[in-house]
Amino acid sequence: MTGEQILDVRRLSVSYRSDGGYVDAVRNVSFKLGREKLGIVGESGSGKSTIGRALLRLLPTARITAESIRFEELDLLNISEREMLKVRGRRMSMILQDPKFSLNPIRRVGDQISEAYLTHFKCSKAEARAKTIDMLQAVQIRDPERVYDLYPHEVSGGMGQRIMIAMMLLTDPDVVIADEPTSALDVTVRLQVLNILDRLVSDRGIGLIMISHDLNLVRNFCDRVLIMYAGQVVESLKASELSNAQHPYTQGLLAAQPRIGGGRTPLKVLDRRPEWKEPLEVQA
Ligand SMILES: Nc1ncnc2c1ncn2[C@@H]1O[C@H](COP(=O)(O)OP(=O)(O)OP(=O)(O)O)[C@@H](O)[C@H]1O
Repeated sequence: MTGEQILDVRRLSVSYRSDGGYVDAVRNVSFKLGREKLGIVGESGSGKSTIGRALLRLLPTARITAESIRFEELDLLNISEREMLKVRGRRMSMILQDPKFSLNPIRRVGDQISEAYLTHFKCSKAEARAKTIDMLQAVQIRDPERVYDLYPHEVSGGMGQRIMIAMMLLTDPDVVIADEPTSALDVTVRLQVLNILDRLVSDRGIGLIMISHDLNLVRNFCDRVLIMYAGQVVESLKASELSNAQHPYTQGLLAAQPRIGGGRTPLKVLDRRPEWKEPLEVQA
């Protein structure tokens, strides 16, 4: 972990209710987060998003257990829903893959951001509007006054994602959980959004959790990486040390990455093994 510690998750497990009882989606996951970029990588269904939602207690029907989930002075496991409301969307925020699902289609985007600000802070509508314009500028939206008055269907995917980031920034959070924030974007727009997120960490000292199935993206963007397999963190290491990964699943993922100029050798296919469910003890 780099920098001051903001979050310390110990032995988090999450089970979803199913017909015959509960199904484990996350098992005994532990990690710490400083003012840094932490990637969580794994295949679909490995439990990545469940971790993000569990931290924000957005899973009312799931069973969440942990030794502790320390977020600065709080233990998120034990605080009341009322206290959680002050954390969720204010001190800890989430950005999702597709901003269109998070925005109301029949309201102007600027009004939605201002309203989010007014929910958290007592101020006049004019002040909320001014703050919204500032934030749109902070995420490099040119002509924020014009964008303020657009409806969600009038903005592109990349601009929509920046609007979501602007909405989140209004409350100056300490932790941001970004769940596949760029997977719906084309390559150039993806880089712009990643740059904005990168600056949030370096300029504002945010702790960023980047959930992704894209090992290459996380490897190039994050400081540290948790590799998830079947609900567990099987390996945790610095992004720069991924090529020295010890766990066979991580090694398999690395070997299965396509390479430009890699010739005509067929891509390796991951051949799953039961022993992969054994996590390594080594933690970055
Ligand atoms: N609300 C739910 N009710 C029941 N099971 C769920 C629910 N949400 C997720 N699951 C199950 O929990 C497991 C973990 O899902 P999760 O969405 O956390 O995985 P993920 O790694 O984020 O996958 P993806 O990359 O596809 O989003 C999966 O088996 C999924 O089917």
